[in-house]
Amino acid sequence: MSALLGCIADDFTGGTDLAGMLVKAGMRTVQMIGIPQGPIPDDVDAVVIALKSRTSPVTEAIEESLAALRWLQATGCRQFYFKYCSTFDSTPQGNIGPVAEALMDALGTDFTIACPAFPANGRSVYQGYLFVGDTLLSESGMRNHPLTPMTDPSLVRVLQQQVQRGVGLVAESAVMQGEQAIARRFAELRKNGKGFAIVDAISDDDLMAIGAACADLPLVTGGSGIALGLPQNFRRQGLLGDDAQARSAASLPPTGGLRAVVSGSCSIATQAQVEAMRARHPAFNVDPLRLAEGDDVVAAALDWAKSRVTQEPVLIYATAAPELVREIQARIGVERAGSLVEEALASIALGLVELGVGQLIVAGGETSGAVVKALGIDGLRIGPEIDPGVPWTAAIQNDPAARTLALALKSGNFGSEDFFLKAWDHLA
Ligand SMILES: Nc1ncnc2c1ncn2[C@@H]1O[C@H](COP(=O)(O)OP(=O)(O)O)[C@@H](O)[C@H]1O
Ligand SMILES: O=C(O)[C@@H](O)C(=O)COP(=O)(O)O
Repeated sequence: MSALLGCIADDFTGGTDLAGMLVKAGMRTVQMIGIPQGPIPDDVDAVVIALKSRTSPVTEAIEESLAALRWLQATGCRQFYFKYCSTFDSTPQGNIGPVAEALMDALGTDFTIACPAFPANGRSVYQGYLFVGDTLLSESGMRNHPLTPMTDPSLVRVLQQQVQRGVGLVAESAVMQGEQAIARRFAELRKNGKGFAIVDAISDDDLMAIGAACADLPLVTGGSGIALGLPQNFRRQGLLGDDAQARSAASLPPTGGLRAVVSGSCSIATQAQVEAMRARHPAFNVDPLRLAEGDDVVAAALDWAKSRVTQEPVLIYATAAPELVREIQARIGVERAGSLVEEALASIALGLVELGVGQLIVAGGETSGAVVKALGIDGLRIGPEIDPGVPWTAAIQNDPAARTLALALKSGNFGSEDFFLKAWDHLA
């Protein structure tokens, strides 16, 4: 049987977050890195194609997303999912809105939802305003994000700036009444010519009701939370079996090898995780200004790591506080700082694997994208969850000579303070 749900994620950590959620909700899921070039496992209910399109130029993001959609359509998927960040990471140019509209056009549909809520990770939407924990998005650490600073918490306003179609709201007062009330509100918005509904959600019960109301939408857009409510639709139609099968798939073969963390995320959660790891294990700082001067920081980092990584887990990080990031960006430019750090960390990750690292944590969405591409990984099998939204995965590599590699791609703002210390305990 072919996959039921075809997903396009705008970054790699987001892809594993979504794939992990689908596995938890009972769908056998594989995450592919970019559009698959070869065959994919045939015993899957959902396919997540992870792109690195969150911050790429709009036209590129659209082109890649449409190519991914065509691939998913060709494999026979019945419903499609566009996954973006639970903090709605984007700029006034996009890429969330323009990509969603291009997917709608390609699927011939005039209506979809946009719901980044992920209550288990503190992302809730109320009256169309996005909260991170008890703080409005615009007052959270996201206001200082190096690439996509989020300074407006109103999702209706933010999305409306990015799209041609009208954006409306399905408020919590309707969501809490359940599937039928939500579906009625969808119909009302549609009648009023709206193409998008921002949907409030403050609990997993809300996500389940929203999922049920989306059963007939060709396209759903959101964070990973909304995925919780979709498998039940396929189950109701008799298309999806017992979820025990999927849950048992969330175990990985034993992986050995040395342990390392590579961090390019400057998010608040990562900053605390870096501090916690620095207090216990050796750590090497990658300085973007040295990279800009042309110093061979990659060689220095690997030379530093060589003797230490055989003894204990090591951390190599560019993570810095917002004031320092701003200073660096002012000196060498936002994009240049981002790409220099990403390229350096990707080369370092490759070097670490060559040194024998077999269990690697990467922090940061853009950073993970760069690392996974450098490692030449084709796909990821989803394993046990470390913290909500972050599972261990096993790299699928078409190269038969490649060694088994366990990877955890950690979204910047996910995970507890001791994430880098405790993650290893979840591996066999
Ligand atoms: N010290 C630094 N100064 C400037 N930019 C940095 C620094 N450290 C990391 N970056 C860049 O910031 C961006 C962080 O994005 P990302 O990896 O997606 O993390 P997150 O998941 O926290 O958003 C990357 O492009 C990274 O290269
Ligand atoms: O939805 C989320 O928050 C994550 O899955 C995600 O996409 C995070 O992106 P990064 O913070 O860039 O890792």
